[in-house]
Order: sequence, then C-alpha cells, then structure tokens
Amino acid sequence: MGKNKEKTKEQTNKQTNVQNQNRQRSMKSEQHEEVEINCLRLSSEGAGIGYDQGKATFVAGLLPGERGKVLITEKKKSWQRARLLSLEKEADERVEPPCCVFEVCGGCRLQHLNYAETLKWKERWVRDALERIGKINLEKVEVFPTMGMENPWRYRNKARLHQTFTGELGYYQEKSRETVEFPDCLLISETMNTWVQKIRETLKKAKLGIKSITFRENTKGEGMIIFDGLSKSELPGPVLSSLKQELNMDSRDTRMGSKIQSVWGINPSGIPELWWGQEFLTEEILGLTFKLSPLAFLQVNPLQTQKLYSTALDWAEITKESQVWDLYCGIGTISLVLAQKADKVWGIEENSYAISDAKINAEINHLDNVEFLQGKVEDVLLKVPETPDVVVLDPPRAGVHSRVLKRLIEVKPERIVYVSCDPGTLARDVGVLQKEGYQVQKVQPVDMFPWTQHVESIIMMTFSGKKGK
Ligand SMILES: C[S@@+](CC[C@H](N)C(=O)[O-])C[C@H]1O[C@@H](n2cnc3c(N)ncnc32)[C@H](O)[C@@H]1O
Repeated sequence: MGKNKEKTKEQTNKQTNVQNQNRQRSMKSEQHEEVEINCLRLSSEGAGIGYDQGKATFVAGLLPGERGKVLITEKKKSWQRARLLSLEKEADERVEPPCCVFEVCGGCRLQHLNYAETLKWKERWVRDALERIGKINLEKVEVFPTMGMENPWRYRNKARLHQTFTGELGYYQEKSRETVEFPDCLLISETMNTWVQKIRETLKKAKLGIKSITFRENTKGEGMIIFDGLSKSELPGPVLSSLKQELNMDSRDTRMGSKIQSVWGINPSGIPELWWGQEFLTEEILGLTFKLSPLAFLQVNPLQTQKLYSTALDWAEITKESQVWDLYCGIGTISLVLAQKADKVWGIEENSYAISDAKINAEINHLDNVEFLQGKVEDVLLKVPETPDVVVLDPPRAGVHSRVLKRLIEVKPERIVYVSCDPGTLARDVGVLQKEGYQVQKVQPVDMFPWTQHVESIIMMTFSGKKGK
C-alpha cells in the first residue's frame, strides 16, 4: 500500500494545486482563513462534511476519515464552504481519479472514492432520506444494496455541452457557468468523444457561437446531434457541410467513422427543426423498440435501465386483469413493458414530443392496450375513467405534485411502484403515502449515474389501510 498511497496523496495534492490555480480569479472575493477539518461523512452532493468550531463545513474532495487543510470560501450563519488545500490524513478508500479534469468539472463528484464505497454511500443516502425525511421505519423493509455496474465507465447515452463566449465547448464547472474542455470524458463512449472533438474543431474554424449542444447515442453507436438556441437560417451553410465531412455523415460505410443519423436545431422559440438526416433515434429495451425524438426523455444509462425496468415489472406484479397507470411516462418505455402483461395501461406525460413518440412506440410494438394522454399529471389524472390496481410513478427530480398524491389516496391502488432520481423528494412523497395507509415493502437503489452524487431508486408500496369511498 505504502508507495501507491504516497503516490495517490502526492497526485491528489498536485491536482488540488491545479484546482487552486484555476480558481485564483474568484479568490479575490474570498476570505482567506485556513483551518483543519476532520471529515465525518459525505453530503448529498458528495462533499466532505466536518466541523470547524461547531460549524458544519463542506469540503469538496475530502472523504470520511480524512483530515485536510482547507480554506474557508463561503460563510453562512449555520454552515460554511471550504476548499481543500492539502490532505493531512488519507482514507483507505481513496483512489486516484482517472479523469484529468475531475477536480474542476461539475460532472463527477466521487471519482476519488473506490467504486464499491460509492455504492455503499448511495444506499446509505437513500436509507437516510427515507428515515429522516419520510419518517419510514426501515426495520421491516427489504432494502437491497445498490445495484452497481460491472464496468462503470462510458455508460452515458447523452451529453450536453456548453460554449463560453471565448469559444470553449465543455461541461459546466462545479457551481459555475464557466466550462471545462475535456480531452476524453470517461462517462461517454469513445465514439461520442470523437463527435465532440470534431464539432469543437468545426465550430472553432467557423467562429460560430452557440448556447449548447446535446449528443445522444443509442446502444448501436448511432447518434443524434442537437444544437440549442439556433435556427437553420442562422447557421452558416458551410458549417453543416464541414460537419458532414468531418463526421463522415453522408457515407454509408459506417466503418469509416461516425454513424450520426440526424442533426437537429432547437430554434430560439424552443421548436425542434430537423436540419439533416432521420427524424428519430431508435433504441431497443427489454426486447421492445423505441423511437426517440430530440426533446424527449430517455434514461441515460442503457444497461442500468434494463435492470431498473425489470425490477419495476417484477415488483408491479401485473396480471392479465391489471389496470395500470404509468405517470410521467416519457416515450412510453415503462408503459409498454407493463402493457405486455396487463389488461390496460394509461400513460400520462406533459412533453408533447414524448407523448407522440409514445403513441408511435405502442404502434410499432403492436401493443393496443395502452392509452397515452398528454398534459401535466396533476391536471390530466381526473380524466382517466378507470381506477388502477397498480400505479407506476417516475417523476422528475421535484417529485410528485400534491394533487397527484391526493388523487392516489382517493383511488387507492393496491400497489405503487415509485421510480425516482432524488431520494429527498422520494422520501417526502412516500412519507405522505405512508400516513394514508401505504406500507413500503422493498427499496432498490440503482447506480444509474456512476461516479456522480446521483442515485436512482425504486420503491414498492402496498396498501394496507381500509378501502373506503
Ligand atoms: C424521469 S422522466 C421518466 C420518463 C419515463 N418514465 C422513462 O423511464 O423514460 C420524467 C418525465 O416526466 C415528465 N414530466 C415532468 N413533469 C411532469 C408533469 N407535471 N406532468 C407530466 N409529465 C411530467 C418529463 O417530461 C419526463 O418525461
């Protein structure tokens, strides 16, 4: 251990120096106060937490069990933020972050912790949120260890990059609107990294200013490029031509490089315009085919999505009599997986592009027992005529609207399967349902976003109160 540990510590301190140099500009406004912090635990954002004279102090890059010299950068009444200057004591769980921009990039927060520990931390976070926020007693609940990945790298099918006024195209830095350019992002495929490099070169040559670009890729390596805030009339003709050339887009020989299938622009009014190629990207999930348009949601990690949906299907215990609501249904992925077994599925989604994809997806998979409704769940729910036996919820980070919870409490489905990307709002909503007679049976954290502070979870609740009304 000794030599490697020394190397790790040395490299960490070296990286911390780079980080410090990168942030010298913002230091002018900071208060230069150095203290030592013993880190006790990680915050939900992945920062180390320790105490300085009784005040909670958040330090990015410090791990539980470590002691670091830090510089206080932001002081509030009950907490403060600090920057790590040097490590005085190092945890055994610390590893060398493989990404060279880890220290500055806002994407990953946990690359300095070994993978198994990140999974344990995610499980603890989900448990903690359920107990503390939801007031759920987990003693009789099956909480499974976080479902990890065998190879937790290059898993993302989507990357959104931003351009600064100086022309740099990269991810946002942590808590900043400045970007960081990266030579090779280890969360996206090598192919997607090539697309990023080529686009950077093309935009630099053309001196074209854009807001952001999104890259999407399916599991076959086929891609979609989406320019944000730009209409085709604003795009100089030679830019698209040189992109086609750089990315070999007109060639049918896919061995020659990219398999970009379409280039889209989202015009300043937010309307997608197809600039080149096919309308949809197609993805296969659990034996079904899904068409995806540029502004519709798709889970970002295809391998983990299969595990997540299989668990949802298993825990939903659908029979051929089941009436199912799939709320926040996106392009109908979960709805169609469930529709293969259910009598009837209702999918509700506010994004009109996603809902029209969902209708096409039902058709191409020959499933005619699904009805998709467009609108906010909280507004549309009353229009669904049947009451459900099973409800699947998969809301955005903000969680489920109180009107939706109220309606669920009225119709009392036997079983609720709640898929969530935010343990805090999940716990809040589950707490409300528990008070009305729902009991949490099982909890499965899923590592949908390895090396980041985010965790997906799935919870199954059954109704154990009185069915009145
Ligand atoms: C986490 S995604 C889940 C999508 C889908 N279940 C899946 O697995 O791909 C959440 C979805 O909720 C939609 N959404 C957000 N707020 C909504 C609302 N108030 N009513 C209906 N849909 C909403 C978003 O457009 C997005 O498609």
